[in-house]
Amino acid sequence: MGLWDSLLNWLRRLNFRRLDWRLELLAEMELSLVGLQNAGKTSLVNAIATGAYSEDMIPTVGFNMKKVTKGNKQMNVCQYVVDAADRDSVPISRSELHELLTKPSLTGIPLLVLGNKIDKSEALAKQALVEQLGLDSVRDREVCCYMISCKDSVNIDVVIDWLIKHSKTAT
Ligand SMILES: Nc1nc2c(ncn2[C@@H]2O[C@H](COP(=O)(O)OP(=O)(O)OP(=O)(O)O)[C@@H](O)[C@H]2O)c(=O)[nH]1
Ligand SMILES: [Mg+2]
Repeated sequence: MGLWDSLLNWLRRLNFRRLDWRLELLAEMELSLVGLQNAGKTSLVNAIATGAYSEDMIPTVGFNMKKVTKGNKQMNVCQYVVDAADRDSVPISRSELHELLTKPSLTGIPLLVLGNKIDKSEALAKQALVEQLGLDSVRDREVCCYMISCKDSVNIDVVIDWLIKHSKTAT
């Protein structure tokens, strides 16, 4: 086999591994993705799965917190998506998040907070979002916050890396 073939094979293997990770992440995300309506949860799944983005999304029916916390598969990360541009909804998002964190099934589970829609000019800056969500008061687990845009594909790679890192350690 020539050098070129080896190189191609190597690239292919890399791609497959990336795809494996993505599929694994998606299976896990179904269990671990939480956030208020319209936050961009489905858009995030799409961004991670295919990189595609669409303006006209159909609201997801039948996905709620109960499903997330009652599944018999123990999840090992909790991703919380917030619409950083919808400032009025942030206080509600804050109380829902803190309520979620009291669930015994989530004790000690690392929390990834994603401030979405930073492509919008009215989006909060990271520091303001962290403050308004009261993330500093969460001390019983690892907390990480990234500002993302599903629309412009900003920081999606960072999210994927975080998820890969955390989904490998806990199972
Ligand atoms: N500008 C902008 N709009 C976004 C972004 N991500 C999602 N949206 C839009 O926000 C709306 C809601 O997105 P969804 O992905 O359906 O949100 P969701 O959290 O799945 O909503 P539900 O399923 O109803 O709970 C859609 O119109 C998306 O196009 C983003 O990064 N930037
Ligand atoms: Mg949805």
